[in-house]
Amino acid sequence: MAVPGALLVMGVSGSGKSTVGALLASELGWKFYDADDYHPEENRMKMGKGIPLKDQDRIPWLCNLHDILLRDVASGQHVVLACSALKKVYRDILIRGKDCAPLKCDETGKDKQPAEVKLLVVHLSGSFEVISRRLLERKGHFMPPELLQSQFDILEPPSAPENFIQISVDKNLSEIIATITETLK
Ligand SMILES: Nc1ncnc2c1ncn2[C@@H]1O[C@H](COP(=O)(O)OP(=O)(O)O)[C@@H](O)[C@H]1O
Ligand SMILES: O=C(O)[C@H](O)[C@@H](O)[C@H](O)[C@H](O)COP(=O)(O)O
Repeated sequence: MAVPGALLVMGVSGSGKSTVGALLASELGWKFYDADDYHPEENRMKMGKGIPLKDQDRIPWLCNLHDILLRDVASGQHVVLACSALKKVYRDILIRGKDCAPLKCDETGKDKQPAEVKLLVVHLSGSFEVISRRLLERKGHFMPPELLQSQFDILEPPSAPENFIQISVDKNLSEIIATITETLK
């Protein structure tokens, strides 16, 4: 496939985004961003108290991540982003920014292309049981395992025409990395 500017590793909390994303970036020699590091303090506090985020909490965070992706990709830097991106509209924001509306025409009547990040979405998908077990074993993270159900409740797995692959979290890390790097060939 044509190599995308950016890879999004997405999924519910505990699906392995940070672990897979960091390994993948290191294997490919691409820059790595963990979206968790870009949450404003209010969002982290909310999640820490066991309150799920809402669209209005996530949208500015996703717009900021879109700007970062666009800036890097425009400068020729390939990027891996680990980000929950649970809903289709969240992934649209990562690709196109907040103006996800269809193409608009400018005053001269020409189509105006929105600045778009060419993204391959890698969805780490697994059962509630496997992922909640991993979350219960994970130490030193602000996200409480009790929020996992709320993440499954809103998850919209990627589907056509999104540019995506889905990989089971039951695979081991080397198998997951190999599947992704094979897809890029
Ligand atoms: N494929 C895998 N097999 C076994 N354990 C995994 C796998 N992927 C991640 N883990 C473990 O599961 C836990 C959650 O992974 P993490 O990368 O923190 O998920 P996320 O970033 O999606 O919240 C970590 O302790 C990690 O080591
Ligand atoms: O959109 C959200 O609700 C959050 O981004 C959430 O999905 C994310 O999972 C947390 O930041 C916790 O981080 P981990 O995913 O690393 O557990």
